[in-house]
Amino acid sequence: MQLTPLHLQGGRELRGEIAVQGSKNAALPIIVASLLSAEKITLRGVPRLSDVHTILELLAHLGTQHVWVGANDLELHTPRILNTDAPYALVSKMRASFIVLGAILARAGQATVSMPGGCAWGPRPVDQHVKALRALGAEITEDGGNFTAVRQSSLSGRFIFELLTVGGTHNAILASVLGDGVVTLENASIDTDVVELIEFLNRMGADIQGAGTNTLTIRGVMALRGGEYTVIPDRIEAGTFMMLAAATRSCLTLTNVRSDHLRAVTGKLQEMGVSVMDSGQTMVVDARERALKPVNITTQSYPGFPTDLQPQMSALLATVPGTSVVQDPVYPDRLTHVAELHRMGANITVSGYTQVIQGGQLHAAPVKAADLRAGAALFIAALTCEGETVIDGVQYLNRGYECLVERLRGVGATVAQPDLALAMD
Ligand SMILES: CC(=O)N[C@H]1[C@@H](OP(=O)(O)OP(=O)(O)OC[C@H]2O[C@@H](n3ccc(=O)[nH]c3=O)[C@H](O)[C@@H]2O)O[C@H](CO)[C@@H](O)[C@@H]1O
Ligand SMILES: C=C(OP(=O)(O)O)C(=O)O
Repeated sequence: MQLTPLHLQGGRELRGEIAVQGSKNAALPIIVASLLSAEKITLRGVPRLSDVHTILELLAHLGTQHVWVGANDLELHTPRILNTDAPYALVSKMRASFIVLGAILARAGQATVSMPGGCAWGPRPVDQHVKALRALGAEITEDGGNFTAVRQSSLSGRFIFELLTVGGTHNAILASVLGDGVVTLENASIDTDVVELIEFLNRMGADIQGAGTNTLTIRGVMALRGGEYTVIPDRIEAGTFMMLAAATRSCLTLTNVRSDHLRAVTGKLQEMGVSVMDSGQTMVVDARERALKPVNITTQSYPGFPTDLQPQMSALLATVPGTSVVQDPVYPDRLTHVAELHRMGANITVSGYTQVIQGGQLHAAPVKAADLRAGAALFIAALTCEGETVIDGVQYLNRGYECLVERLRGVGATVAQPDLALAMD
């Protein structure tokens, strides 16, 4: 859905409190995992985002009934799988939907899922997803842009991921939970969103050992039960607002955070001279009247500095005098924010996945987000400078930030009201 642009007037201090939403990237795989149970599942703290709406649309096609029972509480029920295909029109909206492959395969014995497309910033392969499922016994064929997976019996065996992949680990776990096989995944992701998926599945009766380590052992069970689960706070959203506080030289209090999930981010902000005080679930980020120092960052898998905060960090560093170097080897092409920040006067030179940033004062300009976190970088940049910045591409922001306009206004930002209404039921 095309949404009207955001109009932001920056250059003033922000203050107050922001409650961080439930994690988008933890909620999505858990919603997909609900396909594995025939019983009712209640999820609490689910952010009302367009990505959530998209995955619910896909699950409705597969046979899931859902109902929002509170602002952020979602009931899911899949008494039986009605379709075993995930068509292109639904999968192409969001790459994360590719993990339905493992879930449908586990519950129905076969699945056909459209190949996910690339992203605005470049290719995002799924070779590890496919290799893992094949190594565990699934037959996978590729035809006409679709992957079809079939299993004759329960998945079993051992797979060593060639690289750390969050989605690949999700897919392999989802495919292995039901049945009577034993699966070992080596070099599995230790990302918070993998740990959460495992905690959720174990709560529903799965038997998965090793969460938070690189070796996972999954012993198949015959069925999963229903139940309730609360989604963890969104560390990427929290990190975005931490960078907003720093870039606008403001003090913001963030509630509903897991500060233990944000150590790499907190460490870098402190290295820059930002004060970060945390009491576990609340963080106070204070950059008032501080001369911030440039820093160098390199993205890594969790617990390293997240790629999902790289564009926002680049926007912040574009306001800090001196030379900073930002490298994103996780997604080397994740650079769509750079040309837009150039419009705002940022001095950023790109070579491969390296940005060399000479910080200074930015100025207002019309800009366009081409993906979610590039959009976040742009609203951070916009709120640092005098005058009106108009950000187009607001539909990307809607993928990851719930009620953004209201929440920015709540801390004193001047943001014109765009049409952010989502057709959510
Ligand atoms: C919905 C969701 O949770 N998305 C997150 C998830 O994406 P996603 O799960 O897609 O990212 P991965 O962890 O799989 O990707 C990590 C790296 O592995 C590569 N790779 C991945 C799979 C594969 O089969 N082959 C391969 O080469 C990717 O190109 C990338 O360079 O983790 C990313 C890395 O933290 C985040 O940026 C995304 O926000
Ligand atoms: C890149 C992201 O999501 P996705 O993997 O769904 O594109 C993100 O959340 O920053």
